[in-house]
Amino acid sequence: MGKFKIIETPIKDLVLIETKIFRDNRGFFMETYNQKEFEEIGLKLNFVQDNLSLSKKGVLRGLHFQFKYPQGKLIRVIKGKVYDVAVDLRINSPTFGKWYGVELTGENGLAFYIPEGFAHGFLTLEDDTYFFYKCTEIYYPEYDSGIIWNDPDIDIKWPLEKVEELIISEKDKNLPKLKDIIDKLKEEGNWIKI
Ligand SMILES: Cc1cn([C@H]2C[C@H](O)[C@@H](COP(=O)(O)OP(=O)(O)O[C@H]3O[C@@H](C)C(=O)[C@@H](O)[C@H]3O)O2)c(=O)[nH]c1=O
Repeated sequence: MGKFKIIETPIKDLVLIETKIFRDNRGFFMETYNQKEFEEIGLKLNFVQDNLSLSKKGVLRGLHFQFKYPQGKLIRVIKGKVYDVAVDLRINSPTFGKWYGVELTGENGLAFYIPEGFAHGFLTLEDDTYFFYKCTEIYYPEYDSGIIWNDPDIDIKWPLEKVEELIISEKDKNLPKLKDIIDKLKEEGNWIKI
C-alpha cells in the first residue's frame, strides 16, 4: 500500500487520511502531502495557500467558510490536540447541516480533508497546539463568513468537559446562525450545490 489511506466519514467527500509513519530511534518521519499519491487515492487537489496557527488550550476557532471562492482544506495538527469539526453546507447535499468531528493530534498521523462547501472549526484540547492546513483557494477577507459555534440547529457536541475556559475571538462570538444565512446560501449561483 501507499503512504496514504483514505478513511471515509458518514459525510460524502469528507475524508480522513491515515498516513504512514516511519519511526526509528531518532523519532519519526512522515510525508504530509504528496500530489501523486493523493491523486492515486482519489484526491486531485490544487493547493494555493498554506496556513499555520498556534493556540493555547480551550481556544475555539470557527465555524468558518469563505462565501465566495470557497476553500478546500487539508488539515494536520503538528503538535498538540484538537477536536476538529466540519459542517456540510452544500445545497442539495443529503447531509446538509450535518456535522462530523474528529480528534487530530501531533502524533496520530491523521489528516482531515474538508472540501469546498463546508464550514470548519476546531477546539484545542492542549496548550501549544500548532495547527497547519493547506487551502485550495486563497484568503479573501471580504468573503470571510461563518456560523456561530453553538448553533442549536447544528448541535455540535464539542468536548467542552476537557477545557476549563473557552477562548473565542470577538468576530467568532458574533457570527450568525445557519438559519439566518440559509436563504443567502440558497440564492441561485451563490454557493456550492451538489
Ligand atoms: C484565515 C486568514 C487570516 N488572516 C489574518 C486576518 C486576521 O487579522 C488574522 C486572524 O484571522 P482569523 O481570526 O480569521 O483566524 P482564524 O480564526 O484562525 O481563522 C481560521 O479559522 C479556521 C477555523 C479556518 O477554517 C480557517 O479557514 C480560518 O478561517 O489573520 C490572513 O491574513 N490570512 C488568512 O488566510
